[in-house]
Amino acid sequence: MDITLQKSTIQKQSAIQITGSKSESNRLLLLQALFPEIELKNVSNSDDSNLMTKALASKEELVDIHHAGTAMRFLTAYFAVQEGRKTILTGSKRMKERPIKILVDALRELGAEIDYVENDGFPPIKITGKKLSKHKVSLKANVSSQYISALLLIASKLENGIELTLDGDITSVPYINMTLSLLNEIGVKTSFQNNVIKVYPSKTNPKPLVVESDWSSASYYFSIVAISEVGTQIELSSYKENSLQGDSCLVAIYKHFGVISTFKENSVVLKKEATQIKPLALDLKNAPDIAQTIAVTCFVLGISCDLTGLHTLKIKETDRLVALKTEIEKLGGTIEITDKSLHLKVSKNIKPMVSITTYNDHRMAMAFAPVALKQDIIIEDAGVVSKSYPTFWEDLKAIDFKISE
Ligand SMILES: O=C(O)C1=C[C@@H](OP(=O)(O)O)[C@@H](O)[C@H](O)C1
Ligand SMILES: C=C(OP(=O)(O)O)C(=O)O
Repeated sequence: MDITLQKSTIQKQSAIQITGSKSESNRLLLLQALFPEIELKNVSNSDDSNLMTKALASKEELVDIHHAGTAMRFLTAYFAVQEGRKTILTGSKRMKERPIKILVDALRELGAEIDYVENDGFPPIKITGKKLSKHKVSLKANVSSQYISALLLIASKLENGIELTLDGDITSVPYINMTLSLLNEIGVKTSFQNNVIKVYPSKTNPKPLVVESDWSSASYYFSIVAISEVGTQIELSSYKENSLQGDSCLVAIYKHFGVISTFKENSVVLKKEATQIKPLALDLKNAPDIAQTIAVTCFVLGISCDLTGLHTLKIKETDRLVALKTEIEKLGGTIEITDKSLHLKVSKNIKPMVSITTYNDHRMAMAFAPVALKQDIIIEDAGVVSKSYPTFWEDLKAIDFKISE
């Protein structure tokens, strides 16, 4: 379904409750399957987390996780240690193009039995669950941190834990730290020094855990406030100042656009203050999921930006670098991309009623929505947002975005 967002002015003061972090939820759901005593609150209602829950409970041989990348990677490791269980793990057409070889090689090295069903290096895969015989392995760390998190999550159940040596530049480090912190929360001991991560055999102490709301989802409100009039404020819950989610770096990044964040007991209030518009240069190696949001904020505000550290964007839900270039150019922007960076020039005008293609990528739909604060815009296949934030459009309507089908 395509939707039209008419040029809108939002409420001066509003509040939004955002669902739990998809990243924290998918880790904790897996840990809960390993340690059923764990109780969870504020679990994400995203498609990806629902798919994760369903897959973990499934007794079928065929498990389809559609577009859910973390679920694909985490479940590969999970099913590899389910002794005696045979699983064919598959996904959407795009999932079959998202590489998994680094993880499969590492698991095989540890003793797992995994075969490719169609193309070498890509889903679908056939997994025969086994007890893993080894605990030390090296793997490339510059392609996706999800491979590393997948191995760490199952390590808590391995007799000798795990010792991972990470080769090359480590990408998306905050996501690895999130995995380690959540393991620590349930009593699993870990260490991460230089390029070696260890998970030690530990006595666990599972307890009730509350998932913090999703910071990547919050990014769209940072963008909205940045583009709104001075004085506009939005309160987002449930958030805390010391987050496990790397995307909480939004607080520091959006100061550049005059968005001041104040933490309350269970929420964060974003307020737009007057600021001078300056070009932006950022390395997003640690926060790849907010690249689209930031690029669109800069485009709408007419600020030039150089975003680097974007090498992982090409293997996400779509090639996000190409998608951003195509859609920003449709709106009248000038943007250059390489395989790992994006360079946006200052733009003066935004073309009206442009139809934004979303390429099965929730973040394309949500990142472009704030354009409606300046110009009418169409978002194609708007339902894609359910991958991480199913109530996104209702929440925008609640703060006075004018949205019609
Ligand atoms: O572990 C996670 O929850 C995630 C890790 C990141 O992936 P990469 O490590 O592949 O960049 C991120 O982009 C993704 O949305 C979620
Ligand atoms: C890249 C993402 O998700 P995944 O890799 O889990 O599909 C995302 O949510 O932006």
